[in-house]
Amino acid sequence: MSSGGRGYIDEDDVRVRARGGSRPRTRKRPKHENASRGFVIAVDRGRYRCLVDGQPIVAMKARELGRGSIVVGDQVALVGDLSGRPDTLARVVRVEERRSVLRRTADDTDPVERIIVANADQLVIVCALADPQPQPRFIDRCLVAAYDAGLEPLLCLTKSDLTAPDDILEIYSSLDLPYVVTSIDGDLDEIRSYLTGRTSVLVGSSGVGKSTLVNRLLPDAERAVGHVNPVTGRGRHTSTSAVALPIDGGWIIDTPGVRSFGLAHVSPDDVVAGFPDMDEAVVECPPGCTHTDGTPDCALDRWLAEGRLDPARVMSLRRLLSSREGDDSASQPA
Ligand SMILES: Nc1nc2c(ncn2[C@@H]2O[C@H](COP(=O)(O)OP(=O)(O)OP(=O)(O)O)[C@@H](O)[C@H]2O)c(=O)[nH]1
Ligand SMILES: [Zn+2]
Repeated sequence: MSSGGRGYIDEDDVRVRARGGSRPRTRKRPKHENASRGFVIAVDRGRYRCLVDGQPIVAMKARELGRGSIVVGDQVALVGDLSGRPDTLARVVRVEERRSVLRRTADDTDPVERIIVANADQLVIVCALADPQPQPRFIDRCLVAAYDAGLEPLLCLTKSDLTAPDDILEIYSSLDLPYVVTSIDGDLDEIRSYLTGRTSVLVGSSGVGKSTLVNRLLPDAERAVGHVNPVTGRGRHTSTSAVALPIDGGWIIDTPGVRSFGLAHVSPDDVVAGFPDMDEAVVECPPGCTHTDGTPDCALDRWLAEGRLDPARVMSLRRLLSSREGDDSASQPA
């Protein structure tokens, strides 16, 4: 991560693909040259918990930031009371340019497209091998979200003491997907090596063993056990925001409220971006081709027939493409 040198950018530039609309620009904003740098580790009801020089402080958003979002993983500039004493509040005056954004589309439960986490490197898709049964559809949707966000996916298969991973690995064999297998008391060296030095977002359906995993990796974090809000220190109630926990020079970002991804914002070509071996084929597709099964004149079919593509790869791509469609909640058991 770079520090110093690079100037901060305006809030208007923060949204990586800003959608339409124009905002009135009046005068140049104050520069806040002496602002301190912070890293956002938790967000709760308009309060941002940030680390500044390793010390936690709580901040609010400066009015000049307008409606732009600040999310866990953001690098921010802070002014005001940085003492971190109880009942003090600093102000976030700038959000640094984001390296990546993990977002989800508006859906039934939330009418607004949201950025969930900024600046992550890796999406750890936690999936139980049994109890609950693995859900390839959920994994597929997470993969699409990861490819779209530019995060490297890591499949984490838990509860291998109950069932062997072979069947589920077979489904993903053509994707070269990195994976780790964990069990209730097996060692965690392998997953730890994937987490070291990187910012990893963990996602998983309820009951797959995500909390168990995080608590074993970070025994001091006491995640979920006390249900204490990391920002306010009070009970967690309905708060479902993400929180970043330090691990081996990196961060684990747990996302208790994110059980699935609305993917309507992801285009077919965003998904194809995860399949560089198809790049050349799809440029021969008609404009607006969805590349799914049965699409007229999709070049993937021609390339397949000519033996120029791996059928298993095309099948996987098409499965991921169709996972974007349909009811998001279907990927999540009640
Ligand atoms: N057999 C077995 N059980 C496990 C393993 N990991 C977790 N469990 C059990 O699975 C259940 C669910 O684990 P949690 O860690 O609470 O799952 P979670 O994904 O955090 O679920 P939520 O709390 O709903 O988000 C608990 O009873 C755990 O003891 C495992 O590797 N093997
Ligand atoms: Zn096509």
